[in-house]
Amino acid sequence: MRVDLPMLEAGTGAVDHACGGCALNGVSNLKKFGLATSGCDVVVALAGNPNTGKSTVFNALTGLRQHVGNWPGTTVARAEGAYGFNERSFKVVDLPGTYSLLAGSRDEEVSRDFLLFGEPDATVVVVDATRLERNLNLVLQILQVTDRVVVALNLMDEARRHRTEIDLRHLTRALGVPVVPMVARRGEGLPELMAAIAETVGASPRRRRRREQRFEPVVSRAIDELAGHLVAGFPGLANARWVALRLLEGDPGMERAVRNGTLGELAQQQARRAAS
Ligand SMILES: Nc1nc2c(ncn2[C@@H]2O[C@H](COP(=O)(O)OP(=O)(O)OP(=O)(O)O)[C@@H](O)[C@H]2O)c(=O)[nH]1
Ligand SMILES: [Mg+2]
Repeated sequence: MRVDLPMLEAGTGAVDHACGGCALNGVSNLKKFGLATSGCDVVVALAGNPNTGKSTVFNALTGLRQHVGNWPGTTVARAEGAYGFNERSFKVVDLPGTYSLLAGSRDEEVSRDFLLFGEPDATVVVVDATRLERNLNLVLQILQVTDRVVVALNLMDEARRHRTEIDLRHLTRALGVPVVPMVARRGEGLPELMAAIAETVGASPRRRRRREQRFEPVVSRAIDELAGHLVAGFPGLANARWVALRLLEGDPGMERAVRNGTLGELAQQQARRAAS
């Protein structure tokens, strides 16, 4: 498969220079994830349900500029790559497919940890346009932990073939983030995806909207109380309310992360990053 990336060919995408760290994303925060961030301005995570075309989008974005390895301490494969757009360099991480952030498998845990605590500058959620309803579950969960999201509505050729009509304007408005229709296998929608990512990274926080789940006051108070303990125990922890809710639900993966020190380690790195 060949996908044209005019901005690379035009030489505007300086992805190989050593900047000594990302301007937007603290390098220290990503060390835990074994991510080499030298020479990049922006870190983009590619998430999505299994088999939605994440790797196809990744290949289309990065072409041959990619590297395949494992997530530290695991046998879970990880692909990272880079591309240039508007004179900035973007590092892309292809995450394992996941149905939810309530990690069940090791693959899901890796994706969850990166999205929650790696704090990428932007997260692209690749969704299958023919299974929109099912795929939106993950989109809504991710919108609870970050507001810098772009939805890549992939497999639009299949949706058209099935005569599935999607009201893009309505979907975009309902989610409050850009939705880019794509046929990643043919490179359709790729320039629009790159532009949406760049715009999302550059948008002021006021233009972005994080979706907080609403709860009964008694539940909300319990979440706040536990979140307070978490922040006291793990200063610097991002998404403490989200973590608290998972613990209240008895999420075994999150309990493991607290017990085995993973959460503490991640919080320490986040605190160091905030102080630098
Ligand atoms: N028709 C069609 N097929 C696509 C499109 N994008 C990807 N595919 C196909 O969908 C299949 C899955 O694509 P992948 O890119 O491997 O999906 P993935 O999300 O990385 O899958 P996992 O990593 O296993 O979760 C492959 O056979 C792709 O060729 C598209 O836009 N249209
Ligand atoms: Mg893949």
